[in-house]
Amino acid sequence: MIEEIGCGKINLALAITGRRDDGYHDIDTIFQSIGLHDVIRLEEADEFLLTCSNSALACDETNLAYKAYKALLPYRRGPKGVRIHIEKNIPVAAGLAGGSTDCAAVLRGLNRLWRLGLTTEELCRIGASIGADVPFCICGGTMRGRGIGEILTPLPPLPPRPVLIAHPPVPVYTGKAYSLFDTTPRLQGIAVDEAAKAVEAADFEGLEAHMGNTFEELVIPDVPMIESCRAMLRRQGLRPLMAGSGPTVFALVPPSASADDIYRAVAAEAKDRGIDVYISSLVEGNGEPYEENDGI
Ligand SMILES: C[C@@](CO)(OP(=O)(O)O)[C@H](O)COP(=O)(O)OP(=O)(O)OC[C@H]1O[C@@H](n2ccc(N)nc2=O)[C@H](O)[C@@H]1O
Ligand SMILES: Nc1ncnc2c1ncn2[C@@H]1O[C@H](COP(=O)(O)OP(=O)(O)O)[C@@H](O)[C@H]1O
Repeated sequence: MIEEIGCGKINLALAITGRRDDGYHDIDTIFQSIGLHDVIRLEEADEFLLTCSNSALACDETNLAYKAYKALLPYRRGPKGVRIHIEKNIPVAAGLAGGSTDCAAVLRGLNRLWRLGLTTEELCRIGASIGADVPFCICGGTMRGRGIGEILTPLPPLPPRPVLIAHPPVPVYTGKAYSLFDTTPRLQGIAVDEAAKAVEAADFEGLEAHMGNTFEELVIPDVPMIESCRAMLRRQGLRPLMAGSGPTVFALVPPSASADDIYRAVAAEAKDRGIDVYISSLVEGNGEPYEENDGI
């Protein structure tokens, strides 16, 4: 049996830069792995079986872990049975790449289990055909993503700063969120270059000054719960930003503040509103998560 860790991600900056002829959108983003992670266990078996600790998640052909398995079948010469179990900690459809990271973990894991010898570049090419965020999730860490998110340039790892995460119980559909871009004129620019320079200098103040996400302008007006989450984080002196297409909101916690105290204050406020709150951390690559805890 082997185990893979699938870390979630946030986008420290995200600009949608245009619509492509294939209906997808070009983006310029800074992906960052976080310690909040799923655990994926893989072992040889007589036939294929996919299970998940979250019974609300379908374990059929729509599951991104299943799609990863299917995509690697042509590379496998021996028996094709395998048992895959997903221990789900990352909230689903949250903007934290929970599905993409499971997909990436299965690609990495089967490559190991079946000794396929595929390179990271080959895994990323296969992953990109399943989902735009999958190549980043294969690599992890801190990376600039262009194209549909699959053209990756590594950035130096940031120190493991705590990150507060608030996930409101409202659905946001990524495809629909992107399509709002096509019908919304005059969107604000996002300073991804400046944010990337701040990351290179490990300058958290500069980074926070330039963090931004085009999706905030597109999605938040129709989803008041996201604005409530942002207000909750602002009341703690934090600078909130939406993760990906939402609805999750995150904020970096400065060293001058106690991450535990802030977590407790936000969790108390969130308790009766169905909002899950997590304290996690920025992590390097797909290495050992620095810290994580359960939502309330
Ligand atoms: C918005 C982002 C930002 O990191 O993250 P999430 O909010 O999903 O976490 C990603 O671009 C999401 O990537 P991912 O979730 O892998 O997207 P996919 O499954 O490939 O695509 C879902 C749908 O989103 C749209 N899509 C996706 C990526 C992209 N660059 N342009 C698009 O227009 C397409 O309509 C597609 O059908
Ligand atoms: N293993 C999986 N984990 C989470 N979601 C999955 C998985 N497989 C398929 N999905 C589907 O993928 C969609 C996006 O989920 P997810 O990757 O968690 O969110 P996001 O793309 O917003 O970061 C959801 O509609 C979910 O049902």
